[in-house]
Amino acid sequence: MTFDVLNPDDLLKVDPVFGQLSFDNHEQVVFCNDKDTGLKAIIGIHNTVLGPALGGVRMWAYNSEWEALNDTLRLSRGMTLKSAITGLNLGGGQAVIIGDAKVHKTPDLTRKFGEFVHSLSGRYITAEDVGMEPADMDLVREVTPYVTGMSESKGGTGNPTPIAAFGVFMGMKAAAQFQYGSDVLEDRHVFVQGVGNVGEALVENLINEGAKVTITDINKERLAYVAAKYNVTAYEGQNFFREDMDIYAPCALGATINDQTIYNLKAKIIAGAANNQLAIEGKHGAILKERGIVYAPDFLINAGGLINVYAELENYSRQEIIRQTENIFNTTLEILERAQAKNLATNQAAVEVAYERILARKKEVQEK
Ligand SMILES: NC(=O)c1ccc[n+]([C@@H]2O[C@H](COP(=O)([O-])OP(=O)(O)OC[C@H]3O[C@@H](n4cnc5c(N)ncnc54)[C@H](O)[C@@H]3O)[C@@H](O)[C@H]2O)c1
Repeated sequence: MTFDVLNPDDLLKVDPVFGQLSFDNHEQVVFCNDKDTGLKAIIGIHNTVLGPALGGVRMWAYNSEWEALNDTLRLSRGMTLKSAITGLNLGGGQAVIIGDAKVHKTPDLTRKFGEFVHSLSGRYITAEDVGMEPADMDLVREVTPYVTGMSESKGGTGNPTPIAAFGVFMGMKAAAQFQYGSDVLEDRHVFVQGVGNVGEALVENLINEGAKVTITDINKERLAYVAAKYNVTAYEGQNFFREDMDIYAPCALGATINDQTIYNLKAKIIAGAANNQLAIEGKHGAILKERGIVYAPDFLINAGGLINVYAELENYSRQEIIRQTENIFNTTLEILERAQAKNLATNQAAVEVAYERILARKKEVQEK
């Protein structure tokens, strides 16, 4: 215990939570700390109008608590939008655990996180995200029912990444239909950044379609492995934005479309799995529109993983999961056409549709 933490002069002179731009009307933010296991986690519950806030838990070695909080808030809001636009009866939430999963993740830490989830009585339902796996969700399930994405042997739908990748593929095809008048990706040059779980599965879909694929990853072993497995070109380094490509598929972390990259990008389509691809949504969405680059909104086309875990709550069949994920093609095309008709950036049109659904539900409840 320390006794000098209350000195008001030591507080930072900025509003740390409510004052953050990314706070965007969050309903609740929970800071979780456990000395024994070393757990430091943040749970963000953005909106529960459509249902309980479902969103993954990400374990990452953030450079600071600010970065971790900002990531929580942005991802949590993204989940609200994702559920709403996909037509699921779920709200939006997200958790992050601060630490390197390879070094700091232990069964006790994971279970302790589950106990914090349980303390929220179902307002937040967790799932796997970067740094976590179905086996971790099995541990969380030992202490709370408010978890999805467990292993198939534990009654879960297992690894959601093939479905997530299939949804991204559908969204990419819809963007091609809009940009080129054909959804066929044969001979299109697709540059995939990040060939982890989703990136690799996306590469497989693209190869099967006959696309020309280049991949990059900061993990050199992974890059070499995926390049050899699918016989695709490997690009080493981070300066690929000026490279010739038709489609850029960000499948690593967020904010890769930013002030440094946006004017260099040669692609005519951006469609990938990463969450929060635009560093500054309003600004960068508008620049992409001006530059004639079709941006398939991330939260719309990467919803396959969410559809997959939602099936655990609703007892959907595999067929229904695939049908709903395939429908990402139609929704994406509708959003791109709406954006064009209303002269909006595509991300703005998608946010508009998501909030229309939330507001309609709110009104319905208020009128009851
Ligand atoms: N897994 C899902 O079901 C799912 C669903 C929706 C969205 N997403 C999002 O998609 C993205 C990828 O998810 P995943 O499950 O494949 O994660 P992952 O950790 O398996 O893969 C991410 C890959 O990106 C690489 N990487 C990280 N930074 C990079 C950089 N700067 N340049 C190049 N490569 C980089 C990593 O080395 C890793 O191989 C994440 O943003 C995740 O939030 C995942």
